[in-house]
Amino acid sequence: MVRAIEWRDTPRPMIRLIDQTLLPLEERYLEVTRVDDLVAAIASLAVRGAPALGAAGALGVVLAMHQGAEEGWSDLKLQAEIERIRVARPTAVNLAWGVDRVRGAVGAGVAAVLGLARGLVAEDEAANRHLSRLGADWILARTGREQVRVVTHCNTGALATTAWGTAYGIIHELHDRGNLGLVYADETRPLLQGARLTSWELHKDGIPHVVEADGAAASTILRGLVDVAIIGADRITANGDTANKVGSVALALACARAGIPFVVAAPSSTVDMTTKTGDHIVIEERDGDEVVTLGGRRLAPEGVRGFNPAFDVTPHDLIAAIVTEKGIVEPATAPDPELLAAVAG
Ligand SMILES: CSC[C@H]1O[C@H](OP(=O)(O)O)[C@H](O)[C@@H]1O
Repeated sequence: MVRAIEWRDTPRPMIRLIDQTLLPLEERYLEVTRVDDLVAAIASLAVRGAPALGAAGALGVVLAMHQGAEEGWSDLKLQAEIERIRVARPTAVNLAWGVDRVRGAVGAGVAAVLGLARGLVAEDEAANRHLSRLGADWILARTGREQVRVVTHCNTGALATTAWGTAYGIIHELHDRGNLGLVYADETRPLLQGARLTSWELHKDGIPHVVEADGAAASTILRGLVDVAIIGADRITANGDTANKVGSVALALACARAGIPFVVAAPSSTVDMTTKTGDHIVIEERDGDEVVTLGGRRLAPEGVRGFNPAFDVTPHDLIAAIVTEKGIVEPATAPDPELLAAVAG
């Protein structure tokens, strides 16, 4: 299985990550030894996906400690460099969560911090596999289908996590059980995580799928071609409002109209109980050129700007189930301002 991000001690202390901006045409690994390069890799989405960003945050603290020791940084400088990693992207809570999980051990030395970071990575993989089993059970019971047809958005597989995946992990579990009919993978404009990354993973895993234009997703749902929508998450607030890749709320609205379940899958590290509702989630706005260019070629006339929110928020009342490794809550049927406390980290 591909690993989006991992720590290596040899030939020198580094974060090794696959450059996801080049997939699927090229499988190139970056060997990151400097904070500047890690921040650039996060900002460019060379490494991306909420749980993978959690690992990047934790391993980034180890990286900063190594660089600081080499360059003689003061404690103040080290903390400032760690903060640069922590704020490299605003919407996925996992990046800050990963940094915060380990930075308190900085005074105990780099080995202690690395041990915590490696523990976080192992936790995430175990969480993904467990939530995948829980999610598959829930979907089979709710749909009553032997061969479940799924629509999914963006990429939530091994590339977006430390291994296995979240929404993708449920799809993989359904496939392994012989209960997967077909996956409709949204291309996910503008950076095409679905067409480039999810299809690459599904193909490698031998999972039957088609890639559809984002604009087809609503009619695919309304025409009864799918039984469930399963997506990941970047931040889930205390009441169940969920930020995820832009285009997600369109699927939720179509599922509500079609009367099929809209399911969010995420490790408990994606639950942010300090944010009460989705109104308070910072939505990353990326460079408009990502929308008005394609493959380096300009689409819209010169001077026409792109509007490029990278995420949207699905209100909790459109979500049939939020699946984490700690259990499942059903926001649409059990609204509660502290609903997620039961399955939070
Ligand atoms: C396993 S959750 C992945 C989550 O992150 C993606 O965003 P990005 O590709 O910009 O990092 C997308 O929202 C996915 O659902």
